[in-house]
Amino acid sequence: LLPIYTAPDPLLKTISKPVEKVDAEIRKLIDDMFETMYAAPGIGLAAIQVGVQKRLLVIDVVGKGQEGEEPQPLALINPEITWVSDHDATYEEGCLSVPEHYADVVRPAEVEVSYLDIDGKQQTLRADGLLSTCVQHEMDHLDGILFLDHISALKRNMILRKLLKQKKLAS
Ligand SMILES: O=C(O)C[C@@H](Cc1ccccc1)[C@H](O)SCc1ccccc1
Ligand SMILES: [Zn+2]
Repeated sequence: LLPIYTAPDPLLKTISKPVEKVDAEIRKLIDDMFETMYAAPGIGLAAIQVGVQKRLLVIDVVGKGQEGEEPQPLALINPEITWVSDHDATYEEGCLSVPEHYADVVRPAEVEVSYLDIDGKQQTLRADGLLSTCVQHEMDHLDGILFLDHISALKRNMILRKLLKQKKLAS
């Protein structure tokens, strides 16, 4: 399992760099990220959250252990949003890098994303519902943006102060 960095941490605010080549090393990282995400548990994980400044993320909004449903693992490399819907959707988001805090975030309800898949092939994905929210949440991570950056400064600072205190107590 890979270590998940938590806020406040300057690393989480950095802009990740495009993946040059989808090689064995990238595929190993993606496997490790899926393992780490399922263990958390989570429905998404961006490489920066495990300290790797590369533009790649893994998602599985179905997840494991759901009775009947098959997991739907998705790895997006160098993803770019190519279209957003006119209407918005609100979701109470969490984040593995902002443990135990949740807040309502408004985002476009549907998005179209162009990306490279695990075989290095260009793909296009149209997402709505939780998948749309999750894709946008993970892609924010690639630009150093946390869901906290979409809520009021008052609430964001309260949460960051609390997380910083917990880090100090833990160290
Ligand atoms: O990026 C992360 O840290 C994983 C996020 C993914 C997420 C994206 C959008 C909305 C909610 C979550 C979560 O921590 S994964 C844990 C989780 C699972 C289901 C619903 C809410 C939170
Ligand atoms: Zn997150």
